[in-house]
Formats: sequence, C-alpha cells, structure tokens
Amino acid sequence: MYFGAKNIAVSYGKTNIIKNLSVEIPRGLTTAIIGKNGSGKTTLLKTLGRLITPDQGHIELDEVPLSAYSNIALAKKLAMLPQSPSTPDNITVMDLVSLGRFPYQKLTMTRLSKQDYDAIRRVMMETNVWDIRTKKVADLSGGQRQRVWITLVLAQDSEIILLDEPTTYLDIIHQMEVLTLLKIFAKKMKKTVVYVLHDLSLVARFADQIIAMKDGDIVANGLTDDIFTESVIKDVFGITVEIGRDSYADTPIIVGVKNV
Ligand SMILES: Nc1ncnc2c1ncn2[C@@H]1O[C@H](COP(=O)(O)OP(=O)(O)OP(=O)(O)O)[C@@H](O)[C@H]1O
Repeated sequence: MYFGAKNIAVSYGKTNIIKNLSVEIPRGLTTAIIGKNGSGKTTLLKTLGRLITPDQGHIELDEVPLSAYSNIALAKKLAMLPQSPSTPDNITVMDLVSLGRFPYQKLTMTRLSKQDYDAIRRVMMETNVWDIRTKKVADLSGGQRQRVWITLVLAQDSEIILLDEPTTYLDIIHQMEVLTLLKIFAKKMKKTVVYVLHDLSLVARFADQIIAMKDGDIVANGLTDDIFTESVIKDVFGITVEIGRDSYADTPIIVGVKNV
C-alpha cells in the first residue's frame, strides 16, 4: 500500500520551497526527516498531512490522492501533530485526548462510547498521562503537555502518524520514552511513523529510515545504517563528524564533531 509524494511542488505565495519532489514513505516503519533550519522539512511533513496543498503533483495514500479523502476518512488513516499545537482554553487532559477519537464518533453522540473510553484509557496508560487526566492542560509543564498531545494523536488510532519535532520540551529520558513508544507502535501495530527531528543522536538511534533534505529537495533517503554516514552529514549540515557504533542499541552514533 503506497504512501508518498509524486512530483510535488510547494510554494508560500510566490516563493517556491519544494520544486519537484517524489518520495515513498515505507509503511510500518519509523522515518525521520532531517536537514538544516529552513530546508523544507516541515513543509514536506505538512504537505504529506494535507495541511498544505501542493501547486503541482500530489500525495497518494493507498492508491488514492489525498485530496479525494473526506476529513473523517483521512483522520482514520492519518494523524498529524504540528510543531506548536495551540491548546483550547480550560480543557482537561482527558477531554483533549478524547478529541483524538472524533473520527469514530457519531454526530449525535454526546458521551464517549465504551470502546472510545477504553481506547483512550489504554493509550493514556501507555504514555503515562492517565494519572493527570483531570488536570487542566494549561497547568501542565511543557513536557507533560507535549506528552498529552502525542497521546491525542495516538488515540486517533490512524495507520499513519506524522509528528513535527515531537520531543520538543522533553528531557532526555522523556525524549527516549516517547521515541521508544512510537517505535513500538510502528513495529507492533504496523503503524507508519514520520517525524521531523533535529537531534541527530536520537534520529540515529530510533529511526529505521532517514529522509535528508537540503534546499527543499531530498539529498539522501534510505535505511538509517546507510544514510547516517559522515559524508551525508557533511553534505546536509556542512559539519565534519566521526561516526561510531552505539554499543547499547547497535545503531550509528556521532562520536566526534569537528569545530565549525
Ligand atoms: N507560512 C510560511 N510563509 C512563508 N514562508 C514560509 C512559511 N513557512 C515556512 N516558510 C519558509 O519556507 C522555508 C522552509 O521552511 P520549513 O519550515 O519547511 O523548514 P524546516 O526545515 O522545517 O525548518 P526548521 O528546522 O527551522 O523548522 C523557509 O525558508 C521558511 O522561511
């Protein structure tokens, strides 16, 4: 089942950012989009999530152009967490996460069904926010709030999950917990996870695949072991690094960085 971009061009007003980009996103794996600030990572992610309509080409999901899906049909297939989502005033953790179940609710329904409640509870336990379910989201720390938003996206139970910098505001242990959870979700439940991530050590450890972007185009794309190399990092970021092996995870790791 195909998910990807076919010959897309994307502009903001008259400024063209992505010229002619095609990419297939592997299903059931975790893919990280990397690149310098302004290289077009968020633009690509938003286009994959239908938040931006390309000027040319299209995004295809299961042999159907994204534009042909109704909002509800798309929400069952694809969930997106933007960079800084704005939280509705006074909403509790439970109520915010419940919004993730909207594709499964009938218009006439005023209360959560047992099935929705169970799905929400399960995912809230997994992300460790069940104990804070009655708190107001506005009163949480940045890290807790980010975990609640990730929980909402997981509660949507879509096959594809797109996240823009999901580890922002999280300390190292919570960064690792969230990325481990996403990886397990991808593996066990055959979810397709795509995230934009700046921290290269986390990318090397947690992503199965990497898409490396430069100036609105993809310059490298493939398995992490093949893409996370000194030459690709040099090409994409212009820095000289030495790459070794993480003995705990058996993944590539940056062991030295030359001064810039
Ligand atoms: N809403 C917008 N209107 C106009 N230009 C935009 C808009 N959003 C992004 N851009 C421009 O498009 C280019 C790509 O931005 P994008 O946010 O996709 O890059 P990015 O790789 O995600 O960057 P970062 O790592 O800083 O988040 C940048 O030059 C940016 O200034």
